[in-house]
Amino acid sequence: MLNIAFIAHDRKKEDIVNFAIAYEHVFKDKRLYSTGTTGQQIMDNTSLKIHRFLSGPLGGDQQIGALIAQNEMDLVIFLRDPLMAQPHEPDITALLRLCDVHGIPVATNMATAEILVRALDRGDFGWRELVEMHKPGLTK
Ligand SMILES: O=C(CO)COP(=O)(O)O
Repeated sequence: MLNIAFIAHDRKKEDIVNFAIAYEHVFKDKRLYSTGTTGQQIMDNTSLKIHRFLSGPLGGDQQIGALIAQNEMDLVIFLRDPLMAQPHEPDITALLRLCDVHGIPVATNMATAEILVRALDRGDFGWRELVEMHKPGLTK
């Protein structure tokens, strides 16, 4: 089963909730994770079940980063606020860096999120299962 993470900064929370509502049919049979407040708001407005980590500023981005490092995340939807500085900017940079290190599809805006989720719905993420089957050791 594919694993998906939802993360959104405060001024993008409404967008991610609307996105989760629109694609609830795609997300409902996936394993879902989120940072604390984002996941709460999505669960309050959909019937999706989400494993919530800590809120971003308290370490939630790093917790999701740990799953990425273990190759246990297949898609990250991270609606960032590009117009407001965040106190935990280093954590955000670290999470996005890990997506690049491990080749994990990551959307940082709604337009990309839309394209990735449609691809997911079409079955284009089959290659992730191949990656899983041929997973190398975790040590470098
Ligand atoms: O700050 C965040 C991501 O960097 C999101 O955290 P919350 O979902 O707890 O608001």
